[in-house]
Amino acid sequence: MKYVSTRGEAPVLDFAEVLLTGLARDGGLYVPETWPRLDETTIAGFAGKSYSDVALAVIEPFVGSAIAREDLAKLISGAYSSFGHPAVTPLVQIAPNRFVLELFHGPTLAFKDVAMQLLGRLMDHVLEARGERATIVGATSGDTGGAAIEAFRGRDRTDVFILFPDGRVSPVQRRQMTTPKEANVHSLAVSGNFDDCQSILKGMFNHFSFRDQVRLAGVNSINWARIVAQVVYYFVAGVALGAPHRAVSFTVPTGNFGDIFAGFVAKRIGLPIDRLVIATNANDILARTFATGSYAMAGVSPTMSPSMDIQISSNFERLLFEAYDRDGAAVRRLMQGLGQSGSFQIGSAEMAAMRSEFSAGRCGEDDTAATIRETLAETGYLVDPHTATGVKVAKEQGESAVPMVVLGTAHPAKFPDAVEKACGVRPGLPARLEHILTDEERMTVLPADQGVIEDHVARFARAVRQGA
Ligand SMILES: Cc1ncc(COP(=O)(O)O)c(C=O)c1O
Ligand SMILES: N[C@@H](CCOP(=O)(O)O)C(=O)O
Repeated sequence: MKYVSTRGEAPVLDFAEVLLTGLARDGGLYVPETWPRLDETTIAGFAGKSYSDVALAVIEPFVGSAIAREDLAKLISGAYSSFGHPAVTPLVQIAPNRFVLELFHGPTLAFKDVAMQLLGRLMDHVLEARGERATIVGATSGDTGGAAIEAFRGRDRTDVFILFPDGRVSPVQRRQMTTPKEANVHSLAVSGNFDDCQSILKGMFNHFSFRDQVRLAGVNSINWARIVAQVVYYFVAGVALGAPHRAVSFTVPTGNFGDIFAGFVAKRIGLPIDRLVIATNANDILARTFATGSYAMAGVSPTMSPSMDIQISSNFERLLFEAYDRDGAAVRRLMQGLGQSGSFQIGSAEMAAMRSEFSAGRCGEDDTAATIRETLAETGYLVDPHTATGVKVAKEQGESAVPMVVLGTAHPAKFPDAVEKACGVRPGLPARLEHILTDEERMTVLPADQGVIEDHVARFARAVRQGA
């Protein structure tokens, strides 16, 4: 399997290279050169299989010959053995024909673990085979950082630096990043918002001498391996609800567009998905884009679902690439417009193509709190504020014969203050995580300045090539 950049000007790479590359050298994101296809018999055969077996069947076509099948199988089963539920991602019914897919049974209680636990093992495997070391830098609005640190802590071939917006993540999210003691973990509190962190990260990838000097690798969903690991649970849920003989819809709490893009990939490769519904919080750039056809930045406000406080929704570029019939030059022009004026206009044919598969809705702060409260009162089920945005937007889609699955992206215990304020119930952390509430924290506060952050990374990263 080969991968091409959404901006059409970067080298074509295989899976192992894409895994270690992160952002393409033309600033674009890697996507498969062609979409593999899982036929109906294969998908029907997933019924009753373990999560790891389904994962192997879904992921293998994207890996191709880059990793031997037996090795891939071992890495996958190792990744999912750390989950706290035997089904890995169980489905819970909350209303007739409406379900929550619980993606938060991994070590850090957010959906990021599903991909990150595999990514850590894949990277280690490839680096070991090559005798190399890498410096991972990630940007987080709250959950990616903790999941990445958990997946890479103590690993010998990687140092991990996580940029998070100082004061804009929940205390539990922050402590998951700042309490690990391993020497290869570096939590950097940046004076800015998530978009600042993400654009500094992209700037580091576009600064080639620095990138090569530290052997920079990425763990955000700009890394294709993150997306492909997230495709699996769409199949698991779809098959549990009757696919391939019956279509299923999904509503996805959305920020960086990685999770819902994984749903799009699941559909491309054969899962019968009816609608993919984007749920935003008050930072509703994607809902506005679907309403108007114009992607226009308008400032980010802090919300009780901080992980979705995002304006520059990186993976939307991957969808634009598909909507524009894989025309890298067209995507380059749109992204230049975004850089220059903070907005771009999507063509009407392309917008129509996207609207034929996606819907979008917004859930503001009051609605998020009301949804947490009402869902608990009506069903006895406690949702976190991110999942609540999905529950509300899914409800707005109305009754349908097609089952609707809301992705449950985080455990409510990651946001105890917001949940308690909304419904009076304070969710507690599982006993295995309680220690983070009292462990000593370790972080470095840095300004939102690419040069300062690069200097810090170069000083502490073990992969630095002297004189490079
Ligand atoms: C709990 C939670 N829900 C939803 C999202 C949004 O997911 P995505 O960025 O893949 O759209 C995130 C962050 O990514 C998150 O951490
Ligand atoms: N919500 C995310 C933001 C980064 O998203 P990613 O999927 O690109 O890593 C977070 O929790 O950090």
